[in-house]
Amino acid sequence: MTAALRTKHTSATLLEAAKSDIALDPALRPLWPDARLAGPAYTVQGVPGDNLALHNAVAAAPPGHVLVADCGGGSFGHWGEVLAVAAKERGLLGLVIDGAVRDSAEQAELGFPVFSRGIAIHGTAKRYPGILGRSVLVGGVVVRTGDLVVGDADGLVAIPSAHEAAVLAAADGRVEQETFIMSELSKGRTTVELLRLNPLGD
Ligand SMILES: O=C([O-])CC(=O)C(=O)O
Ligand SMILES: [Mg+2]
Repeated sequence: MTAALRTKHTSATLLEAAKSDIALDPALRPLWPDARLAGPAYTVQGVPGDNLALHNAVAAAPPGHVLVADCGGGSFGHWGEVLAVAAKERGLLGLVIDGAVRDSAEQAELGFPVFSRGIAIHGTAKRYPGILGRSVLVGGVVVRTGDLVVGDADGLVAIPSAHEAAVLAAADGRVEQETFIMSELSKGRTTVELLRLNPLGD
């Protein structure tokens, strides 16, 4: 991981803190182990089998953003090493794509965080310019430019920008509570007791 993270909180902590379903489809997975990203989204709408929209998005996105792309389908390698190098050079933090990518070993070597629906080697046309900066549906969640996107080994969340401060504060509280619980476990207490669970169930 080379770029700074907007928050150190994990996707799972943020999902619990949000108390709403901000999780993207778990089928969107990190391209390489330990890939992590956290930053504001810059959205792009593409079409399956064409990646001109992604080339345009890399050229247009402000530095410090995560590209969030709907390309539909998983049969084409919409994104690869060349685009990852271009994105890194332009100060982008990562890519989340509803679609497939290729050049996985090279992108892992580069350390550019990518989350995709899969890996596919077929190349794409470059005809459809795409729609930049408008809301997209990615992994079943509507993402808008400026929303906070966080991805790690567990998955991805997208936090609407209007809720970001509240969710991050709730996540701080949750981590504090879990740290307390885990310290109490070393004293012999149980999760049943600490979480006030009913051992008999409902
Ligand atoms: O051909 C493309 O545009 C996708 C690709 O493999 C790369 O960016 O390296
Ligand atoms: Mg390539």
